Amino acid sequence: MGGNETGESTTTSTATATTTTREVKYQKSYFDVLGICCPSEVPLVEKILRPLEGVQKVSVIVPSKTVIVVHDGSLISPVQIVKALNQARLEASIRAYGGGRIINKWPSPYIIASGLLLLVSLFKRFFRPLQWLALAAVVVGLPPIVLRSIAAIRRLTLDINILLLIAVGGAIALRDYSEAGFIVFLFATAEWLETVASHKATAGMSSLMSMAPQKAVLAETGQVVDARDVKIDTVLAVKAGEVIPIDGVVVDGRSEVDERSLTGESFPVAKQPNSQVWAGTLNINGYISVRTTAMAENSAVAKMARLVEEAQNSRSKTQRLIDSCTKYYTPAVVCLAVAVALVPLITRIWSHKIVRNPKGWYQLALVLLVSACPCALVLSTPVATFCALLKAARTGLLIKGGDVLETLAKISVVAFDKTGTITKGEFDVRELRTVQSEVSLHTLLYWVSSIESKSSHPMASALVDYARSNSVEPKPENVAEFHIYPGEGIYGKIDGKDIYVGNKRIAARATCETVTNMDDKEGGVTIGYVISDSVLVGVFTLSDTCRTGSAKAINDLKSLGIKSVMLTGDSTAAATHAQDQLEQALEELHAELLPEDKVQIVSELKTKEGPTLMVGDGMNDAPALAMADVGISMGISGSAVAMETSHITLMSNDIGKIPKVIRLAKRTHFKIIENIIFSIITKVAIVALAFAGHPLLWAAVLADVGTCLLVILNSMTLLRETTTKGKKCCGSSHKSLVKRTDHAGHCANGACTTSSTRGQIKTSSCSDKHICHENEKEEVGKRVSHIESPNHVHCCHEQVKDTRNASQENLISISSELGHHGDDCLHEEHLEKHHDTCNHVLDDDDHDDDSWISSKVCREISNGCCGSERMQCGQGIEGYLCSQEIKEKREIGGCCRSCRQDCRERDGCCGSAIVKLPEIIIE
Ligand SMILES: Nc1ncnc2c1ncn2[C@@H]1O[C@H](COP(=O)(O)OP(=O)(O)OP(=O)(O)O)[C@@H](O)[C@H]1O
Ligand SMILES: [Zn+2]
Repeated sequence: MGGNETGESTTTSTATATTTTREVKYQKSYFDVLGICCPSEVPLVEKILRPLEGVQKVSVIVPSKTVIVVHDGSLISPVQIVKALNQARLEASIRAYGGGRIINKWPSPYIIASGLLLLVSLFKRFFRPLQWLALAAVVVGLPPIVLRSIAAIRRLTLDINILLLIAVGGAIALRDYSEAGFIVFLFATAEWLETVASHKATAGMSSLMSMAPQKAVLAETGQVVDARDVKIDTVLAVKAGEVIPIDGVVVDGRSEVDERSLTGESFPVAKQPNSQVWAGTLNINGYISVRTTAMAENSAVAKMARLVEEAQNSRSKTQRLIDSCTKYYTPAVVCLAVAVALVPLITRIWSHKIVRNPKGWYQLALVLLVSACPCALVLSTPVATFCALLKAARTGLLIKGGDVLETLAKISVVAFDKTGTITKGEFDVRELRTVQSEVSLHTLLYWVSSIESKSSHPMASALVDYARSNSVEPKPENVAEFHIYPGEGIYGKIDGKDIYVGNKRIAARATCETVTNMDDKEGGVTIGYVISDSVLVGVFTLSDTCRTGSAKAINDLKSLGIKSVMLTGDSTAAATHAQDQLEQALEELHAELLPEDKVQIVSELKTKEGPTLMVGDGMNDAPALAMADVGISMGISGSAVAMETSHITLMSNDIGKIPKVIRLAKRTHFKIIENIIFSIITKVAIVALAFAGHPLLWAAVLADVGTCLLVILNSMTLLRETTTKGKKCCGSSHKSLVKRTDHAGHCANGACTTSSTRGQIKTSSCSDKHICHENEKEEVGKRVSHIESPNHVHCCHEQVKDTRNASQENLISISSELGHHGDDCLHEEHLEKHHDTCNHVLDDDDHDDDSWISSKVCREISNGCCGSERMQCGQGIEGYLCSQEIKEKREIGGCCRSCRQDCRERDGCCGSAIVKLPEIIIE
């Protein structure tokens, strides 16, 4: 292939991610290696790097042309690794942290020259000597191939470059100059196209990585520093419109943050002091100062990007099968080619006859030789998997490997945990009373809240809040002993008293006699008991509501032929209550389970029903998650243990994504099969054609590299497709403008003219306000009218996706900061006129945003606490247009705002009653 030397321009020695602590000096460096075009280069890379001193581990990810090296930084620097790779002409460069890769938009001059020469040589019919130009085309295009072949030969590996070189040599020996020229040109072009395509596929990856800006502003001094140099516990300033550079906790200020990059959900989440914020998320409208809780390279978003890439290392079953087959395929075909080439010679020696068409045999041998490269087949699985993992990551699902995806496609039953999964896990204390006259309510609240503040169970925070609202301040420091009884409750020693808080089971444990069963008195509530020194002193009741998307998710699973069951540690009454809210969507309920019971049931489901998926959030669910064929843990807010043991992490708490990811897995499975069939058929066809007397060398090369290309392109369709049909009903135009500007004020002053006019905004308007309801999305999808928008709207809304340019510093200006909202904002206007119009903005050239645009408003309208209120007050969906307007609209409408304030305590708010504020740092 032609040189893509520009890839080397990002060379800086600091561009590595140090993953280990000081004592262990191993670091992990990422390299873009453009020279990896075919899996046959993997052993080459390994052979080059493994022997180097200080290199501990090498992993090669073919689809993204990435090499990850774990090495001892003091023994070998990333620059030295790049040098070693480049000696073999692998066109390596260090990937800058957060930086996107630079790629040639145009083929190299060699390819163009080679193509032109070849074209002219086609006129040889009119002027004989022109045939030599084909030879010139070979000479021009061959050098990179020769150099890589030499590198491969030196390391005793047989790769496509060598095979191709032999084929070219053979063609020239047979005086097929045009053929030789064609092979070289085709090969170089296809490889270049492949690079471009795979770059497109990985662009999403680098956009994940580059979501977090590389600069951070110190709150104290206002000094701008490199994000990589920021230590843990540094306080940073994040202004409105800026992307948060590093994970941390808000210490001052209030704001709304768009966490789309992490959760795939783009509605604003309210942040106040003590809220966790994540690198790569966008501070929409307030000034906050953030105390960092991680190093930049260990931020959740960086981990996420790495996880997706490293997921590639865990090969799926199909991939292992293919790899082991191809191990024999290449040598076998090469041997066959040699045998065929020897046929004329052998017949002459043995039977003293001259074969009639020796050239035919040689050509056949060459075709076989070229066909010996199994690259398309080898790529068929990893590329599709890669695209699927990336797609999933963008929608807020972290999948830990291709294997998981493969199993996911076969799932036949889904087991849901109840609290925090099907339900919100946000309990309301209905009642809390004492049952002993000698214990006052105040004392009871003091005991319960002090002990509960040591627990992370969702009920705990509700009880603590309840105590506070009754002006009782918990004193966890007075709790001398503390113990958790999984599935039962908790125990603590406070002021010399043994206090147990929990369900019937813990009551039995504490009093040695069963408490009166009160479960049926009130429907659907969870009853809790407080026992002090073996005496029942208090009773409380808690209620929880189902997540808004739960019923739909379960019904979607049903339509996929998947059974849903509930496994809960909570009471039967609470379980049935949830089932009622879901309108009996679940097929089985299992209540009052201990963690080990959940494991037991999951294993039974596995044998009875087939591949089982378990969804859970709590620490108690971890064993069951591990037991299931696929375990999904809920949210960044879920327990860290659950996240660790699960195969998939749902970054947001939207379980509606579960049927979607299963669909994605099924589609991926289908794509892989397509890819495999396609690559086998083309190879077989070419070889069969050759045996049938038409040995077309150029076709063989085309079949090789061309199929690789098609396999990549076919897999990439996974990135484009939205997860549900008709999803693009309505979205908001609240989009940010990522620009590479040196002054933030630039845009804020309305001088936002530099943004590109790429892409047009299509507005789909639906006249009926109810049309946006989830169920009617499809219908809306059909009513899309395209309106060309004026340029300034781009200024408002278009996100410039050119991440390459945004590498220095990601400055994000919000449309509302432009100072001319109402008038210049097409959508705004649009909505003023039609109160209940669905507004929809689509980029025509980008993939990134399909899903997030659509989800927001639809969700709000149909689900969120705000949504309904808003509809009632006739506000439609306008609240989410330009971010500044959100506030204004709320001021006017009132309903939203108050609603938001209601939710503020526990919730991201409003639209997102669904998104809980993350509480646990992924570590
Ligand atoms: N910290 C606690 N305070 C009070 N009660 C508790 C506490 N922890 C557990 N319990 C009691 O134990 C029961 C079982 O808890 P467990 O954590 O196993 O399940 P869960 O979270 O309620 O439900 P699910 O299994 O659906 O997540 C709870 O329903 C509750 O009654
Ligand atoms: Zn190949």
